[in-house]
Amino acid sequence: MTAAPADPEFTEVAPPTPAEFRRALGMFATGVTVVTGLDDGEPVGFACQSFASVSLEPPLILFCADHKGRAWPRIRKSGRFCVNVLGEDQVDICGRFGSSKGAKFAGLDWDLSRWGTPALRQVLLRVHGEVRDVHVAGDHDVIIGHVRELEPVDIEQRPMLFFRGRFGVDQDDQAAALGPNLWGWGDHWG
Ligand SMILES: Cc1cc2nc3c(=O)[nH]c(=O)nc-3n(C[C@H](O)[C@H](O)[C@H](O)COP(=O)(O)OP(=O)(O)OC[C@H]3O[C@@H](n4cnc5c(N)ncnc54)[C@H](O)[C@@H]3O)c2cc1C
Ligand SMILES: NC(=O)c1ccc[n+]([C@@H]2O[C@H](COP(=O)([O-])OP(=O)(O)OC[C@H]3O[C@@H](n4cnc5c(N)ncnc54)[C@H](O)[C@@H]3O)[C@@H](O)[C@H]2O)c1
Repeated sequence: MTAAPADPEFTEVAPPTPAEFRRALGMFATGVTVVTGLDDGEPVGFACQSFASVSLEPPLILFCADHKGRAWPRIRKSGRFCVNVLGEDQVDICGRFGSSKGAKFAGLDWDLSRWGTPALRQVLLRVHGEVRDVHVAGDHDVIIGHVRELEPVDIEQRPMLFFRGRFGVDQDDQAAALGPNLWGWGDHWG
């Protein structure tokens, strides 16, 4: 259902292109996680910023997974996941799990959690859970997870932040380049 605009002068505007969508939504700063699972004894995982708390009673979280990704179908099959919340210094981990290039776990030290999922080291927090519901939304699945255990790890460190497609919020160079043109900042946008 589409609500009728109240303003009689209202005129339609073109919907955002994918590039505009990413530029705009990139202004909503988030933390970064790596969602992991174990499928047939093999660890899988992907970098994920679309993580949020949903409900206290029962304890539920959500994350969104692109239909094109190869880790999520395997995590879904196993039914269990671990959300590893990254610290500020774990840029290499984010790069490893946020790219299709290279084997994500090759040469990486990790532990098997007591839930049977891959636990990454030196993270801020691990959220252990089970897949409860999966909702198809456009080109992603929205996964509702039932939290079974919260495991604080290295809680003194600062969090990894993802803002405007880059890490951290100290991006004076980009802010200065922004000027009055919403779509004009930074090299990142090509
Ligand atoms: C900061 C950050 C936040 C992110 N947040 C999210 C998020 O919230 N949700 C989300 O879904 N993704 C997110 N991503 C993207 C996601 O982490 C990457 O796409 C990651 O590579 C997915 O891993 P995967 O193992 O699931 O899929 P991959 O196997 O890495 O596949 C990713 C893409 O590459 C293609 N591909 C892989 N291998 C080949 C091959 N050999 N030949 C042809 N094509 C291939 C796949 O078809 C797919 O389109 C984020 C990335 C970053 C950096
Ligand atoms: N939710 C996601 O699936 C998601 C989020 C961030 C990055 N990524 C992917 O990781 C790769 C590296 O990202 P980047 O550094 O260029 O980030 P980016 O500059 O594209 O990200 C800016 C913002 O756009 C949104 N976004 C980006 N890709 C999206 C997607 N496929 N679906 C829904 N929202 C999306 C997110 O809100 C993100 O904060 C790209 O392929 C990007 O598509 C995916």
